[in-house]
Amino acid sequence: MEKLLIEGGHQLNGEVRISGAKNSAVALLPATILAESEVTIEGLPNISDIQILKELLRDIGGDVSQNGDEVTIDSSEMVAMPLPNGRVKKLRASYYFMGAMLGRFKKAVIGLPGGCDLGPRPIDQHIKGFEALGAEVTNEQGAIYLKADELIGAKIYLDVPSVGATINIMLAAVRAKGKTTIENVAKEPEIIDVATLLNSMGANIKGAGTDVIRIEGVDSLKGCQHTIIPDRIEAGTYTILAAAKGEEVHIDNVIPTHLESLTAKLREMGVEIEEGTDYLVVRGNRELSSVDIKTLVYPGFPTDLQQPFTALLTQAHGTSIVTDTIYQARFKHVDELRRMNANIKVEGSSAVITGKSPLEGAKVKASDLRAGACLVIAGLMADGVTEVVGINHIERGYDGITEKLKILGANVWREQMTDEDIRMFQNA
Ligand SMILES: CC(=O)N[C@H]1[C@@H](OP(=O)(O)OP(=O)(O)OC[C@H]2O[C@@H](n3ccc(=O)[nH]c3=O)[C@H](O)[C@@H]2O)O[C@H](CO)[C@@H](O)[C@@H]1O
Ligand SMILES: C=C(OP(=O)(O)O)C(=O)O
Repeated sequence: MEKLLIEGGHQLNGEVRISGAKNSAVALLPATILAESEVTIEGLPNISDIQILKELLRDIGGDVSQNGDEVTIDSSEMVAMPLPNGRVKKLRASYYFMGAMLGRFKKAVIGLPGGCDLGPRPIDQHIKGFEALGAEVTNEQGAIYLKADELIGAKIYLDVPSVGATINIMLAAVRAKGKTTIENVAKEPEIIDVATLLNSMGANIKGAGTDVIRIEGVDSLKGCQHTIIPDRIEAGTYTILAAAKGEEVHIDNVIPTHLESLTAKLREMGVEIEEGTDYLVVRGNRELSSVDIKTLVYPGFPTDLQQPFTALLTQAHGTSIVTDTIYQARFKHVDELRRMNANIKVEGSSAVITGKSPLEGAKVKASDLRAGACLVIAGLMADGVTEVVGINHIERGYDGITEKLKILGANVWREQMTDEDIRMFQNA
């Protein structure tokens, strides 16, 4: 296993290209199960979540081929093979096999999903939706069993606007008989992207991106070609690190409206950001003012950028308060930032950051994907060398991060972990 080393203090300049969106890609791949023929998806990110999903599609008989960032899935020979723990546990999005397999085969057996450890991550709303469509759902020894004689359209109201539940119910409902209405749904851009793919496959989904999604079920779906949207969280991460250390950084392949909650906050802090049709230019590296943020469902400030943004706030003058209303325990990065001399304390579901604290390089552990991104940004701002262990988490969601940082002028490299690193990785 490797660790990532970052020598702080270097100014960043140049262009970075954003990859396809992880949280779209991880739903688009399972959605291809419904096509019963060939679907090609262009622009997939090269991240470990995608590698695992391709394996899972092969496990159920899919023919998956890759050409650069384009993947073609022929789902005609797929069968409703049980997918126990193992691969399924390695990521969150394996839960989309429930909705897609239920839609196509009217049955599925799938282990409980993994993903970032952010505190409790229930899937009760997914199950409520499947049951409303007529499925019988049981949980036996850590696996979810789903079956239905037929799926019948229903009216479903989500107690919380969950991204995963919205997409999962959509995946099953496109093959239900009659009309389904899902109310209080999540409005994230990735949901629109999945609805776009399903509609290209012949589904009839209206309202994705609003509070209410209406679906008219169809008898079959067909193959198509789809280009994925850019990853707004990867783009947001590079925007934050450009605000920290960038003289002039061009971030290409971006939909600027997807990032408005972030760019508005950065401007409040004193960062100069220019928006083009599909790019941002960030001029950072200046005195920053403190700000407060509260994570909310889209279009509010994304929880997935809370941890990277917290690293930047250590360099702002004054006190900032970061409140996570989506995952109230998403603060495992705070102890690691403190090892680097940050002045932060956690109070309930908030982190209180007092700046500006000069950061010092240290050996730190990425406990989850965005904690990893947070520590990379902190390392770029720190004096000396920061060693980040646990980069398997970072590889779940950041395509070619070492190479992209090097292109911008960062001094980053990988080394094999020592025995001491491995102990830290296992115990911390
Ligand atoms: C693969 C993927 O797309 N992951 C994203 C997805 O995760 P995920 O789909 O797991 O997140 P949800 O939108 O479902 O969760 C939002 C909130 O709803 C709660 N909840 C969710 C489902 C449920 O059945 N019951 C329930 O109570 C959760 O505990 C959380 O507090 O959205 C999160 C919130 O934007 C992001 O951080 C993740 O990056
Ligand atoms: C929490 C995240 O991912 P997942 O839901 O896949 O664990 C994330 O992308 O920040």
